[in-house]
Amino acid sequence: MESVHVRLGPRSYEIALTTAQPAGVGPFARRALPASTAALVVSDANTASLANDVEATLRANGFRTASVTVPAGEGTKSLAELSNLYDALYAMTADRRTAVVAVGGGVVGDLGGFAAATYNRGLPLLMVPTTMLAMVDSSVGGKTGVNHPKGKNLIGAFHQPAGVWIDTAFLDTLPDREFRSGLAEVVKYGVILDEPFFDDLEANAGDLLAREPATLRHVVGRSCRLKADVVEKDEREETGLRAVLNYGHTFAHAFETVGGYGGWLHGEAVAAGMVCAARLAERHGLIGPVLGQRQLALLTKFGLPTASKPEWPMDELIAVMRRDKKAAGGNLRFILPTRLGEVRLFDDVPEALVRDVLAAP
Ligand SMILES: NC(=O)c1ccc[n+]([C@@H]2O[C@H](COP(=O)([O-])OP(=O)(O)OC[C@H]3O[C@@H](n4cnc5c(N)ncnc54)[C@H](O)[C@@H]3O)[C@@H](O)[C@H]2O)c1
Ligand SMILES: O=C(O)C(=O)C[C@@H](O)[C@H](O)[C@H](O)COP(=O)(O)O
Ligand SMILES: [Zn+2]
Repeated sequence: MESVHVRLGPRSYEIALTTAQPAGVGPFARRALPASTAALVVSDANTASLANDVEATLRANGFRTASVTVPAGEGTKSLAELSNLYDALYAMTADRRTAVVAVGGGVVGDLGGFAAATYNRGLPLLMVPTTMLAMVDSSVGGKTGVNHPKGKNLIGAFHQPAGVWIDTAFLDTLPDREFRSGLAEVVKYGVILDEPFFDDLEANAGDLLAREPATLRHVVGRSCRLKADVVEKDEREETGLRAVLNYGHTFAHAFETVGGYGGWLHGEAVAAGMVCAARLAERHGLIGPVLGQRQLALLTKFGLPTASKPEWPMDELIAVMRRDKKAAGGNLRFILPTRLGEVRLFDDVPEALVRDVLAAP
């Protein structure tokens, strides 16, 4: 079995990368959670049947289980749904060794992860991602949380999982739109950290869209390694390094908030956000036109949106951006590319340039 190791001292963990090994979750959980004898399995309406299989293999490996199925979609990352998970943990008499096992996409992972971070002041967490986005990004690194009605992910905590079990066969049932949404975060890794990986994505875009198994495993594995490398150096986004993973997200979170949660998928918003960020970098004199052109072409090939919607009020978008978690003293801050494979944090971008970029078709 392939794996990616995340080195974080006592919070280190393994990301197992498998294909069509549904019975492997239980033994993996047994190794990752040696002290746990109970688990709450969280899924959504579209992953409940995968979660049933996971539950069976957990039981076969010595876990007493309970389960909760939440509604599918971004609206579920809410305090109300979080409260339902606390109720389920209470009902099963959870103690500090009871694990939360999140079987689903980023919504289930962020919500279940935040319940694990906070119930009894912290329970062990196992991630079983079932979307492309969750496999390449949200299941790794320990960001958990829910949305505030006026801002994405404003309520949350850092809480690393004890392990991540990726089975790329789970993607067999994932609809195309959700799959493509995950590819936005993959393109992000190429732009921010790894030019050869970006070249690779351009060269193999067709195979990736066709979900060719070897291409899929390579892309998922490389994405996890790239994210883990950043998280290992700046686990809690304290030095500014981890903020590179937020490329495109100042715009993206504003699009998701102003457009209404669940309108655009997260990856769709990230795609348009990265196009805006590259344009901003160009107008700020950091890069020439080529990076933006290549990024735009790849995102277009992946069928992702590449511009803000004209009906979204500019003032509202800017107001949301000022409350972004990277903002300091209400000042806008952006992660911008300085060349393909390298980005930096900038806090000196004039608001007028941001407005120009948002207005561009
Ligand atoms: N914590 C982090 O580091 C991090 C990173 C990136 C994104 N996120 C968050 O992740 C969320 C987006 O995650 P997502 O794109 O996975 O969305 P999602 O969790 O809403 O899943 C997308 C859709 O696919 C369905 N689905 C999931 N697995 C399936 C499967 N195997 N077969 C069929 N349908 C399936 C879901 O029910 C849902 O309808 C956003 O809230 C975003 O903010 C968090
Ligand atoms: O893991 C990170 O760090 C990221 O920024 C990954 C992003 O893709 C992800 O969308 C994250 O949830 C955004 O973080 P936030 O702190 O801006 O809410
Ligand atoms: Zn993201």
